[in-house]
Amino acid sequence: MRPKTPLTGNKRKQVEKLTQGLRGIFVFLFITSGVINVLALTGSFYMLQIYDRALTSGSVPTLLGLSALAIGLYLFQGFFDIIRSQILVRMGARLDSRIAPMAHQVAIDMPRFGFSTAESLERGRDVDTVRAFLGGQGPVALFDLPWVPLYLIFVYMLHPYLGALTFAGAFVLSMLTIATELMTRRLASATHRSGIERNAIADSNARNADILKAMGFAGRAVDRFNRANQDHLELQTRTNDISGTFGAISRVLRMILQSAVLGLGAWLTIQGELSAGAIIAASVASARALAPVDLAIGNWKSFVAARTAFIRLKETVIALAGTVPPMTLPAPAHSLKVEKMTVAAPGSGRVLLSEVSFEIAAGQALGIIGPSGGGKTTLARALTGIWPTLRGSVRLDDAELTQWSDADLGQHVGYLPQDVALLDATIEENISRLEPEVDARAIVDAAQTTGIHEMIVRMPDGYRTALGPQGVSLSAGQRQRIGLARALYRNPFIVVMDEPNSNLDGEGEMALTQAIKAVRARGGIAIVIAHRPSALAAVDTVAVIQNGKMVAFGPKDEILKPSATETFSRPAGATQVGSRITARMSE
Ligand SMILES: Nc1ncnc2c1ncn2[C@@H]1O[C@H](COP(=O)(O)OP(=O)(O)OP(=O)(O)O)[C@@H](O)[C@H]1O
Repeated sequence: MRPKTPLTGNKRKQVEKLTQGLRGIFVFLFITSGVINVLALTGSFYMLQIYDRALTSGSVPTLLGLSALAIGLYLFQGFFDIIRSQILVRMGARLDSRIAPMAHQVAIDMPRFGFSTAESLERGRDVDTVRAFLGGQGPVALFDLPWVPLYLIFVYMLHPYLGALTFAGAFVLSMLTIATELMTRRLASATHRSGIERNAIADSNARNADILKAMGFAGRAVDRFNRANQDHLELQTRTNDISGTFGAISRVLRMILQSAVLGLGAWLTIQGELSAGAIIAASVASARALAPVDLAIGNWKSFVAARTAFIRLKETVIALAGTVPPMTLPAPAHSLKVEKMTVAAPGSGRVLLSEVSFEIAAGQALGIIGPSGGGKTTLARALTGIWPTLRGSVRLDDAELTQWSDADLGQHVGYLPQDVALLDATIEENISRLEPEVDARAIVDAAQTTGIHEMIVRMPDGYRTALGPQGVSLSAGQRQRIGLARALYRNPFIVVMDEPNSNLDGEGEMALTQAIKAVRARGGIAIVIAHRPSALAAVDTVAVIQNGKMVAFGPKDEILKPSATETFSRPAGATQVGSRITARMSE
């Protein structure tokens, strides 16, 4: 997913949107951290002055003056510390509010490009990881790190030996940080992958709860989940072991170093090279110099997680961002043309449909038939723009689908998928496709066309009845008819229905036929994928899709008439399908 070409145009803008305005905040935080670090030298200076001035002179006013000054400076430091932590928390929230909708949009798109649901949902978690890191102690360490040299110089000025010792300590601790990074990097990404695999199993088990219960293999499904969970835990334990061990080593080293600074200071004092105040001052300053390094090691895991999450978000946005935003075109009203269209499976790239060409005019309805796995749903996905074409084109009134933005094209397309899924929302929101300004007339029209208006108004809250886990559960046939109403909402130009009658009773099938006739009568195009002939009552044209190819296309009567197989237009190499189709359709 890493982009191989330089970023241009819209993609660059999309990525820039992620970090827009953050540079200014970073500079401000860097400067604030500088002020905090300079003020943090107060302790060392205070010690130096107390031991070397107040104690030696025995002056109480000097002691009181120095103490008052130190308290004032400490308060200042606290004030800047509060500002810095508040900025970091707000920066996390701001980044979240900017990237969360973008990440969610990308997550919606990901399954179309061959990613699993668990992987798509992971993008939402990535946003949480980045925000949690920015709200924690990790960034404080990162902003303090560049100021470590300030303390090193201070200690060096007290005595070069002490400076060298503190520098050596900071160096060893930094090496430990780098070693932690190198040793956990690969493990961290393996842990992340195993987490996704485990969540994918959990997701699939939850979706198949009925089957697991009815056929009694819930236990085996739990075992499968547990195996994936064990693998994940093992990797997590290894990562935690490494960062925990290095964290402990660094803490011990820091304690040793602090004692070593005191010891060396004492030795230098005995040699007459250092004052007693300088020992304490050096000890306080060296501790402060090493604190950010220690904190950085402690927070390394969350830093790596946040960085990886942010890179992943950035790469997904780059990979899935559209190119130039298209201009708004007039609503299509005349034709649907498919020209030498080849469609490949997203992800694997396997060609599922090749060289399909046909044309349908406004007012026509096309029935698509053919054996299972032949490529009918693939054709529906390409006609609605869900899957991109590999070669060739799909045109509405001569403009390729790619010339419409998703939102614009969506207004002209109605789609009823094979597995109808409704949103966890009200019936009204489902039919109106979450439109903020609800058009009650259009919703009722769509419901009446599919013959479900009466059924809906008899529900507890009518059109405002909530569907989903906490709401009303519908039967498969009811779901299919609400899905059909959603596809017909606001009379889109092209309505694609994938096996729309698979769960319908006789009355539902009659409503479907009426709906197809209504689409034709208003100058729209209806496309119906069907296994049962009853769904084709209102179509005038039929295409046969078999083994990823369109093997027949023509008027319904001719295609479905066994004796007329030679008369319909067929691409070169087409087989005689008429008799076999008629036999299958009438089964
Ligand atoms: N997301 C996908 N990724 C890869 N291959 C896919 C995907 N979806 C479908 N296929 C493959 O594409 C081929 C055509 O599938 P498609 O769903 O278009 O058939 P269909 O004619 O609609 O079948 P059915 O009548 O059973 O619904 C099948 O071989 C299937 O395995």
